[in-house]
Amino acid sequence: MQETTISILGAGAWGASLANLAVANGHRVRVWSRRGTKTLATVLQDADIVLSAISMKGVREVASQIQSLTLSPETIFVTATKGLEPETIYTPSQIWQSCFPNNPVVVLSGPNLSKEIDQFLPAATVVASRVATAAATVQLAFSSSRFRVYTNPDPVGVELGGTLKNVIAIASGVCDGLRLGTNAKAALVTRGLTEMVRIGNVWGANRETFYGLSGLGDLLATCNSPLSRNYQVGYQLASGETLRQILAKLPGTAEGVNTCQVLVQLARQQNIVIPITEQVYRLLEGEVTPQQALDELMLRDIKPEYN
Ligand SMILES: NC(=O)C1=CN([C@@H]2O[C@H](COP(=O)(O)OP(=O)(O)OC[C@H]3O[C@@H](n4cnc5c(N)ncnc54)[C@H](O)[C@@H]3O)[C@@H](O)[C@H]2O)C=CC1
Ligand SMILES: O=C(CO)COP(=O)(O)O
Repeated sequence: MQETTISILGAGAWGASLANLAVANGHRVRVWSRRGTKTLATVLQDADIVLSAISMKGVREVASQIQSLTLSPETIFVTATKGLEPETIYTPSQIWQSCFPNNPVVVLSGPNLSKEIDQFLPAATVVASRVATAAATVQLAFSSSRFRVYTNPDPVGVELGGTLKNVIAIASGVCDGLRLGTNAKAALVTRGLTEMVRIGNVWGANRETFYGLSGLGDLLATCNSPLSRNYQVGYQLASGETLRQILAKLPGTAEGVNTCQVLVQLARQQNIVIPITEQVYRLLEGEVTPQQALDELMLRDIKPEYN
């Protein structure tokens, strides 16, 4: 495999896992963390690939800092963040592309719980870009016998799959925490996917993308695993803890909490029907109990499955 220089931004759980995958493939890997001693200029020098695994709240700030550096237009930006910017409703790839209009931007997203990847368990993911050659370069750089990487031409669809499922993962945690059973969980996840497709329409995402690894695949992983921080938020809410208590002890970032707020704001402006997300929002805001949220969902007006 051709040796590539890969700069990873963010040394949290996901940044560290992706750095390990790149090192294992024999690349030159440099990691930047806001708490580290290395400057962005040092870490990004001569990078072929700059991969961001920064939490949503830090993406704009770091992208703006990098704008003052001189980078080759061939440097590929890869974003692995799963969130939405509240002020602009931009996805992370839209932020990177707006800051670096002349560079290719690739989204990396899939059912990738970092703890499992750190245990060398096999996983698959998707790299998506409007620049097919850039996606192919990233595919080659990260593919291995334990990490199977597919390409996709719909970056925003791939990115939204990973972002929107976090809200449904919170709901799934509540479902399991309340011991509602397998039928309820199947209904929740399936109707959650319907909401994801509806929201994806706003961005012009390809519906089919949501039925792939980055949509349904990530939805299944996150809604069924106690390793998911978003699932944990829901599970612990069901046991009566407050959001503040849960977030205070949560290891790492649960992006679904902020994503949910952004989505409800968007849905109310644009009349998008997303009842599960709406109930997760009310639960996070302390406006309803888990049981009340369930009752509200079950007693909505009856309707056809598709419309
Ligand atoms: N952990 C996982 O299994 C996966 C996480 N992701 C996504 O990757 C992103 C990061 O997740 P984790 O690594 O798990 O979170 P984490 O909480 O472990 O790490 C977050 C990283 O972002 C950095 N950061 C936060 N705010 C910053 C700012 N203002 N400026 C600079 N850096 C800042 C932190 O210093 C840290 O390095 C999230 O969007 C998450 O949804 C995606 C796939 C898998
Ligand atoms: O996105 C993830 C797995 O694909 C990680 O999920 P959590 O952020 O909920 O831990």
